[in-house]
Amino acid sequence: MTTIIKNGTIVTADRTYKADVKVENGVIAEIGQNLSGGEELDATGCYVMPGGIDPHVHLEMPFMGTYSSDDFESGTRAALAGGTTMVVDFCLPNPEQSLLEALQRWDNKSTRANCDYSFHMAITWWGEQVFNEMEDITKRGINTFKHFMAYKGALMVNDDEMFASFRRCAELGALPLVHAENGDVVADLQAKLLAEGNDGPEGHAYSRPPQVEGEATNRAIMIADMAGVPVYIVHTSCEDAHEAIRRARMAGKRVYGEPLIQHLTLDESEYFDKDWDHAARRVMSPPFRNKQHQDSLWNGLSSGSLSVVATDHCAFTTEQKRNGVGDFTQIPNGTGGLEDRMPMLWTHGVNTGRLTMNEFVAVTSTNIAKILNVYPRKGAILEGADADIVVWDPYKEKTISADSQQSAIDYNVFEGKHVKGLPRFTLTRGKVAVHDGEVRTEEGHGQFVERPPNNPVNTALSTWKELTAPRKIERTGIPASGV
Ligand SMILES: NC(=O)NCCC(=O)O
Ligand SMILES: [Zn+2]
Ligand SMILES: [Zn+2]
Repeated sequence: MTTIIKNGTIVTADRTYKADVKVENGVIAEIGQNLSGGEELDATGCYVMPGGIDPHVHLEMPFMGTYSSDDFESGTRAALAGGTTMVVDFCLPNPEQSLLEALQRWDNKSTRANCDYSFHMAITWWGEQVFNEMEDITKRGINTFKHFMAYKGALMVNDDEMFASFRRCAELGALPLVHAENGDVVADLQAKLLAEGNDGPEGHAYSRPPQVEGEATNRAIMIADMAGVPVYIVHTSCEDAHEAIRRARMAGKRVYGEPLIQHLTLDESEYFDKDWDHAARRVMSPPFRNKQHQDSLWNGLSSGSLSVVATDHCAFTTEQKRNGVGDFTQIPNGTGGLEDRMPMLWTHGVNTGRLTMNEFVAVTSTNIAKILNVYPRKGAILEGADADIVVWDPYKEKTISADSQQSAIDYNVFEGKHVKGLPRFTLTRGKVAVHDGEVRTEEGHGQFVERPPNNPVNTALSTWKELTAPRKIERTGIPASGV
């Protein structure tokens, strides 16, 4: 099956130029002028870009006594509708559960995916078995391990466990990911707020001020530095965390920060809405912040101190959110965003001049492909790369509405937002999944993407750490012991 994308302008992380793209057997076969010989997709007036990669989603996630409502079918359908062609979900072992056994469950769930996907493995407990199985997991093509510094009594790990796991990551050439919030402080603040009768959704935001994130981000970075491993901080939401990342990068540490489209475009006033449902639907961790924090995140993207824009798509229905009526700590944490990430970032980033088109491609696709060690198979418009492509129409507009979304939930946190810039076509390994705005996904088309360890950044850091490691001083003429 041959497809030619005709008359478009190719936009990659580092170049913008006019050319046609020939797709054969799921990969980019040729890039050139006046290509012909297959089904043609008209890209006149459009930008031909690498499909988005969302490295942070939770599909059918078991969490807070329920499951997030988008599964691998609806979640990846939403992704493709918005121009995202690969997602990375988090495999979460139960306490004491084998990592391999947990992975089997995630393998079963993901067979319905419409686009390619991969997994991060969460380290939810620590012991010899976990230490050993981390190697098996990397052999299965998973080179990232997630650590939660929050969710005390559930997913949270302590500093000693995190340090041990980070050191294991360093040995295996893997990358630790961190949810950086001080879980002990959050738990105390939650209890205090509830005791004072502050039980509404705004209590969620009050219990997770920027300081809990700034402190934990700095701690994770320093622990990673001592373990000799790069570190990736998920859902960076505030200046306090960004500042820690920026400072570390300036000091030569290998640290990545990942803001979410929600934190870039929605603010804390959502929690002060008089409508309980409105506020609760927006409960996620970390919570939305004020405009100063938003500016900091945008500046981080344009200056390069923040690397990736994700969604942390973890969608709960209104009914599920109502588990927390009378106690905000029981509101399932999470919001959706998979379908809206690319159009919202284009509208608020490229159309406003905060980002160039090339920066847009970098932060939605290419940077994370490199970090995950799948570049240039993913994240590139190059001959030989997978044909995960979005043909982006910068003039196509819509108003976001739950009524027309792919996600399974009954609302959208971006409801009523107007976006300009949408996919005309989305291709997932050559298959046209969005055709002139019409969704034509194929359940089960998605494949697991293996990600080898030993990213060049890991190797460089290990080399440097070995070169600069403390060494015993060999001495002659050591004086006799005083005893
Ligand atoms: N972010 C959030 O509130 N829910 C999903 C789980 C997580 O990433 O912390
Ligand atoms: Zn998190
Ligand atoms: Zn998450």
